Amino acid sequence: MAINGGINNMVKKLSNILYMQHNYCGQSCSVVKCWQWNIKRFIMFQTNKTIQDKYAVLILNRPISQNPDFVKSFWNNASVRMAVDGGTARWDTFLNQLPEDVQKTMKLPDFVTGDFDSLTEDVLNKYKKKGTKTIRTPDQNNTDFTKALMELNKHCQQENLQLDHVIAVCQNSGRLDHILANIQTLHLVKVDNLLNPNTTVYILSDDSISWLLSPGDHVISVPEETRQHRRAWCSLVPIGTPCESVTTSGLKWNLDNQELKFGELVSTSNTFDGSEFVKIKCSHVILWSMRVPHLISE
Ligand SMILES: Cc1ncc(C[n+]2csc(CCOP(=O)(O)OP(=O)(O)O)c2C)c(N)n1
Ligand SMILES: O=c1ccn([C@@H]2O[C@H](COP(=O)(O)O)[C@@H](O)[C@H]2O)c(=O)[nH]1
Repeated sequence: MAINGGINNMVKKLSNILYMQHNYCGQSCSVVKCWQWNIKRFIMFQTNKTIQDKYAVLILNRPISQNPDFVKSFWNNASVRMAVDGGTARWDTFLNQLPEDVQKTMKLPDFVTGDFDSLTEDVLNKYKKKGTKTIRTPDQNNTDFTKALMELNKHCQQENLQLDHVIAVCQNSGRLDHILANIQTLHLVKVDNLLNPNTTVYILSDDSISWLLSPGDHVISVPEETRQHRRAWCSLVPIGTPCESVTTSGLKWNLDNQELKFGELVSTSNTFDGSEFVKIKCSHVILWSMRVPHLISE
């Protein structure tokens, strides 16, 4: 126990050092291959808090289920706002159910992209007239989500804008092929360098957030709100390739140099042990997901 405590304190100190060096999450460290993750750097539990990290929000084509107060500040504080094809109508529906005075405070989407097979001319023209830039992406070998990230990358390069995070608001509901294609997009971002390598793409679905962990060491801050939540959960899923070795701390069901592989072991419905950080060492890419309490009405 004493040895574990000592190691934990050492890792905590090291984490803090790396954190101070980079001062934002998701940055890979050139000295030690260690990533720091802190979703509180872009997800506000209190809407009056200011966020310093630069992020883009993409609205994909699923109903927007998060708390309107959260969505309002999350959207308005973003550096880039995009609606992806049918996501534009989802955004429009979300806006229309807000009180009129609140609607007026909401910033316009900067871009609407997509092949426009899921969007009516009416909604498209409505945003065009208001000043949103519309970009048609007809290629049928990539999803509208992937193509939206390509357009976002062009924009960032033109504007010399370095984003820390890109958050795709969608729902892991409905068509399974869409859900899997969205995870394929997360892989493509890494494999095909769709964005600057220091920008991480997250999928926000209801009150869960998911992103890919690259091979290496990861220190994930567990927000106080998550730790205190009676039904907090997290998961480590080897989507794409088995992960030959995973070692963790900070979880209820920790892994010790174990393989994660479909048909063998996949860590779903895991949860936290109350520690401030979850530490993960993985040999191959894994999809990490966790609950973010208070984003939807419970
Ligand atoms: C091997 C292969 N399978 C399937 C497709 C078809 N395909 C892949 S991505 C894509 C575009 C999907 O667009 P998106 O807006 O993301 O989804 P939608 O709701 O329009 O189906 C299509 C048609 C393909 N091009 N190649
Ligand atoms: O059920 C769905 C449908 C769509 N998505 C995501 O939204 C974009 C745009 O979808 P369109 O159907 O073209 O409007 C799509 O690329 C998917 O990423 C989804 O997640 N689930």
